[in-house]
Amino acid sequence: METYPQKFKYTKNSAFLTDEQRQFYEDNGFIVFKKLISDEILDQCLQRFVDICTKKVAPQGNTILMKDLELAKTGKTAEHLYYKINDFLYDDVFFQYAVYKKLVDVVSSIIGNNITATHSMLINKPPGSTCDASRHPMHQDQYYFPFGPPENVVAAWTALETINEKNALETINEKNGCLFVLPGTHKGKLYHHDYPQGVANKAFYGVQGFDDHPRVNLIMNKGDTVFFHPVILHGSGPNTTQGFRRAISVHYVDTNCEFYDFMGTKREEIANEIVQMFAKKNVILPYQDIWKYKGRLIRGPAGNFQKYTSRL
Ligand SMILES: O=C(O)CCC(=O)C(=O)O
Ligand SMILES: [Fe+2]
Repeated sequence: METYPQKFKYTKNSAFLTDEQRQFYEDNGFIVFKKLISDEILDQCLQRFVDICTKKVAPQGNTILMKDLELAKTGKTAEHLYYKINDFLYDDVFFQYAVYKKLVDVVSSIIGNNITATHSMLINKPPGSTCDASRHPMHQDQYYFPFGPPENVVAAWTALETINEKNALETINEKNGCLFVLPGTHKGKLYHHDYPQGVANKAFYGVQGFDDHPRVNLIMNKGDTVFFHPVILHGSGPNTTQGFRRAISVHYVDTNCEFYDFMGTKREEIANEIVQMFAKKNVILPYQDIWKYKGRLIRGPAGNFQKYTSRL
């Protein structure tokens, strides 16, 4: 009997993707939707970030605020100092982004209808930092994730309001540190990740090489959203402007995913580093459980994450 190759390997259904969009994601490992998220939600998230940075409000849940060490040396404070807030899924304001219907609909066409959000961050690139502190070295998200398979995982990344030195609205572009992707690399393997020379930011591991591989810079306006596969090689350049570059991102996984043990593998080092980061916040858990603890149920039954995601 003749066998036919499976047409779709990286997406689950066509409910919220046209055939063309589905094929694009299958071939390239990413897809951009223009203006997917309402300004209202994005404005609230950005304000929340600023209010947390200025200590005007305390975030809900176990968020982690990350300081740019280079900017700290120059006496910067608040949103001029912090480059990231991680793990905001239990904060009601940020959570609105993670459950935004149009966004989760697209996610459901890529990974299916049992959805847990596990990794979340608002990434700020304040002006005035060094190239090494403000770029995000090229990497594969799956390298960090102790769950899979990768086709059951997807990232959503949305451009927030970005302003230039004249305080005018600006796209996220090559000058202020846009995201770049290497199309098609989601079909490849996981590559070795290491700390690139000069990079001090915690857990900013990178992959070297691929200089000859086509690279797409994602120029985005406020609300534009890219969905990408966790094996695709991607990163972001430094912000060389006097404005801010700001984005919000959540990674989703099929609630019934498998969990992998990194102990005894090359990824043990990164696992230990993240376990220690959480231990400093008094969250003492094995690596796999950290991802469950960070997670929050979005659609469908609680499944593998239940022990932690039912804590509300
Ligand atoms: O926004 C950035 O600079 C990098 C984001 C990223 O790597 C991600 O969302 O996985
Ligand atoms: Fe990433």
